[in-house]
Amino acid sequence: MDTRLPGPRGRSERGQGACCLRGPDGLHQTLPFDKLVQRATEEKHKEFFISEDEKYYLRSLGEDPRKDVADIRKQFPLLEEDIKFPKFFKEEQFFSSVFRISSPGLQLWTHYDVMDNFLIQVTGKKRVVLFSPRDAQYLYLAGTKSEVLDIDNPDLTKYPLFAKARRYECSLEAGDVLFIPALWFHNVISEEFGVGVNVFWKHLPPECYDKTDTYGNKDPTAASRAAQILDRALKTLSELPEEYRDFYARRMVLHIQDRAYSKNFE
Ligand SMILES: O=C(O)CCC(=O)C(=O)O
Ligand SMILES: [Fe+2]
Repeated sequence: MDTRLPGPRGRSERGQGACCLRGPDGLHQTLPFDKLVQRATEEKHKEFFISEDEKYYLRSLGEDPRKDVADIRKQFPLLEEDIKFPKFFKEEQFFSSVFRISSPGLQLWTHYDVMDNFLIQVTGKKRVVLFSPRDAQYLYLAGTKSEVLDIDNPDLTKYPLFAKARRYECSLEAGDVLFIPALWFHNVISEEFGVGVNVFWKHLPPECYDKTDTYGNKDPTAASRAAQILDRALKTLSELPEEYRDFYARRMVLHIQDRAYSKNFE
């Protein structure tokens, strides 16, 4: 599974009108678009790849998924006329627009994206749980996603700090638009077969973003560079015996808190 993608992976291949699916075994399968939609509407399938209750998810990608970002207006030109994005940002801030189709019961793990986002629900009901970026310390992050998968019944022995995370919950129905600010964590359950679109846009100056990012979830380049430098600092600290390493590491944490934490959030 491509760890940069929240949830199961689906790829639209415009030329063939087919969707490419990657199962947990890493194998690729393709389905014509209409079949994918059909299967996504079903709770139980007569035809399936792995199990009769498997779930389907389309997350559209760009023409060349490694280089191009998704733009529903380009990959699904028939829909272009139907789509009007709310005018909350300038044309040049536009990053991508992603077509999302999901089976009932499909849940996407808690993750953050680095762009501001309008999640637009076209049909179906969806529950969205949000967590503030300030609660990152309680979410057991691995990259951009949380290790706590079952947020409704979390294993608090394994993830005790999760109990401190404050959840904001909302329900999206056809016609609803949710603003998900950059860095806000979100966990999404499709309660019904759902069709939606989301639009990501840049609110930082364009040079802050990673140019190789096609999903809107690679950290700003300054953040990635700082993380690399920190890794080097940690390697250097490990040259010291434990007692000294601990002492200097704690001093470095205090230094970071003093110099880099925002005073506005205290
Ligand atoms: O609603 C979905 O299927 C996923 C939403 C999401 O992760 C996003 O818009 O960034
Ligand atoms: Fe997301």
